[in-house]
Amino acid sequence: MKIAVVGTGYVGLVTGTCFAETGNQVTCVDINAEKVQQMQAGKIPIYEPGLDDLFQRNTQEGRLHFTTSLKEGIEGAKVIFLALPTPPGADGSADLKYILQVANDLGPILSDYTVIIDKSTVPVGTSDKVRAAIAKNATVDFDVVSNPEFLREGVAVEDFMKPDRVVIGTQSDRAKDLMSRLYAPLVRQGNPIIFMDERSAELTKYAANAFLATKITFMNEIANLCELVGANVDEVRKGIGTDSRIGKRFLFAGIGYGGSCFPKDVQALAKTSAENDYEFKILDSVMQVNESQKTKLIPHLAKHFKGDLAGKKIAMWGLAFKPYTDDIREAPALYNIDALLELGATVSAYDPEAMGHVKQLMGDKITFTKNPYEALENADALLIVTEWPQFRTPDFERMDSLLKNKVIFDGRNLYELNQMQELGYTYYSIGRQTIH
Ligand SMILES: NC(=O)c1ccc[n+]([C@@H]2O[C@H](COP(=O)([O-])OP(=O)(O)OC[C@H]3O[C@@H](n4cnc5c(N)ncnc54)[C@H](O)[C@@H]3O)[C@@H](O)[C@H]2O)c1
Ligand SMILES: O=c1ccn([C@@H]2O[C@H](COP(=O)(O)OP(=O)(O)O[C@H]3O[C@H](CO)[C@@H](O)[C@H](O)[C@H]3O)[C@@H](O)[C@H]2O)c(=O)[nH]1
Repeated sequence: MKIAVVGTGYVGLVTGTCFAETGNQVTCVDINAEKVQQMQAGKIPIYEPGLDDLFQRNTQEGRLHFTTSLKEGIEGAKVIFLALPTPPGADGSADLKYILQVANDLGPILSDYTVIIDKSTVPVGTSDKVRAAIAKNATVDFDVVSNPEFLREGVAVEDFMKPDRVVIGTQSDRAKDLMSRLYAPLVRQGNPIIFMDERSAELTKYAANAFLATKITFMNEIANLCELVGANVDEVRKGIGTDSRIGKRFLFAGIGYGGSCFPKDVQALAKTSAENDYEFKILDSVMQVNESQKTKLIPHLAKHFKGDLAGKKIAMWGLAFKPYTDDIREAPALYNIDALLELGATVSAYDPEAMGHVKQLMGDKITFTKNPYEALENADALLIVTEWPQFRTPDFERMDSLLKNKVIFDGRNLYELNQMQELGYTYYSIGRQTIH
């Protein structure tokens, strides 16, 4: 099938590449000319494990193309995916300007029946707005379908190729048929395509993200309580996660959720609720708790250094909002850097993938190192922010020789308490007793 993908970011590029991999002819359209040039030259603009191999194969075999021209990109396409940004507007609601702009542009250039698919995360009712924007100038039949995306960054290719489910919101049999054919290779493992109306599909995406953000936040609150009552959140997690009604995943306490999705989507769902005169109380609490959770270790750090962080050098391991990505959108690291600099500390940071992006944002405000150990040289303490696997079993002897003090603040609970005790560290973590 010939398909077009408009917007070639994390979602668009993965969508386009994976559909090329299943044999379709795909053209990706992006307004960012530099990005398009880069992709035409065979280079992917994001770090996403496994994506490069598929990208190279499909571009070389002529199934995956890139252009800045919407008209050229959609020529002959039976389906057009919109994978455009929906950032929070000033009031917290999702800003639809990118989507509606492209919808407006599409109307006059559709030349045959086409299915236009909202893959972006969009508020309930957006498919009606997209339909109306296209209809203003369209001369052919078309359908607008809501097909939210559930991939996670870092495992995006795997999530896309083997989805737990595919949600498709449409009431058109013609669109259903096309979508079923397109997704058939991805749902062979028996995972379902779930058809529903457009509004339910749009809300399903927000409900999924808000539920997961709530699950994490609930565990963060349990962790905070654990610290007060002398319990260990990792034991509690195992204790409840084995109950199949609760499930093992997304129960890891830490210094809050970040990324380009949970923070903005929880906020947007709260906004949709408010617009409909419904006070979604849990969501307000989730946002509040997550806000303070992100810098939860800073007061411990300040207290450890007797209220005076001025001139202290803090080594930071991890900057990305989670491992296996270079994405720093809403990364807890950024909030911790700001808080530390505000208190007069200096920061020397290492991240395997995300340093370039932080450097672009912060310039020389902090220093970046070539490896995790260099960050520790003469540092007063180590703060762990992202759970990259290489931080899990470090060379503690080497660390001892570099750090000024044997003290670790661990926002991701990477180490066992007894191990830290044996190694003679002062060790602060989340939802567990401090080791002195
Ligand atoms: N990142 C994720 O993990 C993820 C997962 C599921 C859903 N989503 C949702 O998918 C949507 C896209 O997210 P993303 O992370 O891929 O965004 P992104 O910012 O990485 O990419 C968006 C791309 O769209 C391009 N663009 C902007 N305006 C354009 C236009 N008029 N024409 C063509 N291209 C244009 C930008 O240049 C950019 O390359 C959002 O609604 C997001 O909430 C994201
Ligand atoms: O037990 C956990 C799991 C995650 N997190 C944090 O939660 C955030 C989000 O993690 P994750 O969900 O793995 O990453 P995303 O790539 O943001 O993916 C989420 O957001 C996407 C965009 O909407 C959805 O498509 C995915 O289904 C949804 O998981 C990160 O800061 C994690 O550190 C925790 O603190 N504890």
